[in-house]
Amino acid sequence: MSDPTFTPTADLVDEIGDLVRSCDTQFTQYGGNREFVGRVTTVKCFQDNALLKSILGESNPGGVLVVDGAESVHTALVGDLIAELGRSNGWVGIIVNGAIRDAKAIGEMELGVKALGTNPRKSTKTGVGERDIALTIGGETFHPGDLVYSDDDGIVIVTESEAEPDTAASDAAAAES
Ligand SMILES: O=C([O-])CC(=O)C(=O)O
Repeated sequence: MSDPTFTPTADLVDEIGDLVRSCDTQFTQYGGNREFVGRVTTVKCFQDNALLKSILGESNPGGVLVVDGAESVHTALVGDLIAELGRSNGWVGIIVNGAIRDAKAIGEMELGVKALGTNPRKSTKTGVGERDIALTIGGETFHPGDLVYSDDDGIVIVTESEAEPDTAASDAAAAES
């Protein structure tokens, strides 16, 4: 698979139109890279970050980890060590539906990081959680393997089989007639 090229999310909305899948959650930008595109891996975990740490320990060039922390900002799911682990394994972004810490250091990293907020309190490390599942965040569903485009305006999700929605829709209409 060729590397996807970053496209501004507003341009994607203009191209895709009403079918666009734009996440409504108002994330804050924390990473040193404010614009990124990559392929989604998912993990769901509540105030426990051992599973997400083990995932970011896997080599995944161009990967974006979408973490559903159930909107809890009581503990940080990602800090500078975990973020650096991901960056060094080729991940280009981490989107956290929860909190991070070490925001200053993360802001200096060549990595995209979005989260709801910050909390210096640590998460537990039992490994409880689920990976590679569909996650619905901000009214849109992130599936493993989707492409996500992220910038200052928001996050747009594209499933590659949907890449030409107009053609697919007209093929379906033709088949029905
Ligand atoms: O270990 C943690 O819970 C998070 C952290 O501080 C780091 O990644 O640096």
